[in-house]
Amino acid sequence: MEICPFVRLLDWRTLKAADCLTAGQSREVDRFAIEELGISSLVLMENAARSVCDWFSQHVQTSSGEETSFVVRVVCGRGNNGGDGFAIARLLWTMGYAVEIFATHPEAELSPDARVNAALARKLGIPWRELREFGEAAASAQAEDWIVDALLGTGQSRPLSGELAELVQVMNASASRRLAVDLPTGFSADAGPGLENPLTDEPHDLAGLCVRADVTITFVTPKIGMLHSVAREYLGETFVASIGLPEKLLREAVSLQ
Ligand SMILES: NC(=O)C1=CN([C@@H]2O[C@H](COP(=O)(O)OP(=O)(O)OC[C@H]3O[C@@H](n4cnc5c(N)ncnc54)[C@H](O)[C@@H]3O)[C@@H](O)[C@H]2O)[C@H](O)CC1
Ligand SMILES: [K+]
Repeated sequence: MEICPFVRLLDWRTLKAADCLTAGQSREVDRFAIEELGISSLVLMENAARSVCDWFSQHVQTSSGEETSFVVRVVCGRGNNGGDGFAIARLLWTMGYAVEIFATHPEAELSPDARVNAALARKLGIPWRELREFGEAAASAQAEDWIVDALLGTGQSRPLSGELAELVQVMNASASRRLAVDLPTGFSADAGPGLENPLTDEPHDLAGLCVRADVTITFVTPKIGMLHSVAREYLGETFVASIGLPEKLLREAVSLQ
């Protein structure tokens, strides 16, 4: 097996709190990289997406220029996790994979970087389907198909409800394999899988609802919620991906060393 230089397998046996970031520290990493180092947020997003596609091309059957026998359905939320999803869809499509985009929000309601990547995907003519078609697509999917969960990442701070909760249930019921971008949707970076609102501790009838990923590719470092006793059931095989900056430097920036 070839090596993905920017992606490493997480070693659960040695994982400790000092290796992990909280959601707040993840935001600080972003801020430091953008404001102090001067790297553009779109470059960070592209690097994150490239790492995911790097993993994908080396672990999943490649197209070798021929039509692939499986479909990758990329489900994108409104924030930067969704932005990663649009970029991942573009890169996989460029590599020859059969890709379909599903988005929860119209372009005008996306975060600025997500909007750029959504517009690019549109201009390139990448297949883009209505969200209401996702249920049927996921239900009739084959085991070789993939769902890329780019709904929510480190920005999630409350239990899932409404349309998002339904989407997660549909994803989990699908025969497709599931790849979570940064974190499975419903998995709090700070509190773990589908817990009560970590901000208010209010119990919630959807507590426990979380994408059950086969693979999670998280950015920069593991997140503290991954230490939760049942986290691995939701994360699946877990990888840590670079966003193109030295991990040591980013750790120092959030005073973890
Ligand atoms: N340094 C890095 O690690 C990089 C991370 N990237 C990616 O960016 C996301 C974080 O993006 P952000 O826009 O801050 O948050 P989300 O996309 O997770 O959420 C956006 C949106 O969702 C709202 N929200 C929160 N909880 C819920 C909920 N339960 N239901 C509905 N909506 C919810 C929230 O208010 C926000 O408006 C990170 O995970 C990475 O994937 C960069 O691309 C690269 C660098
Ligand atoms: K996600």
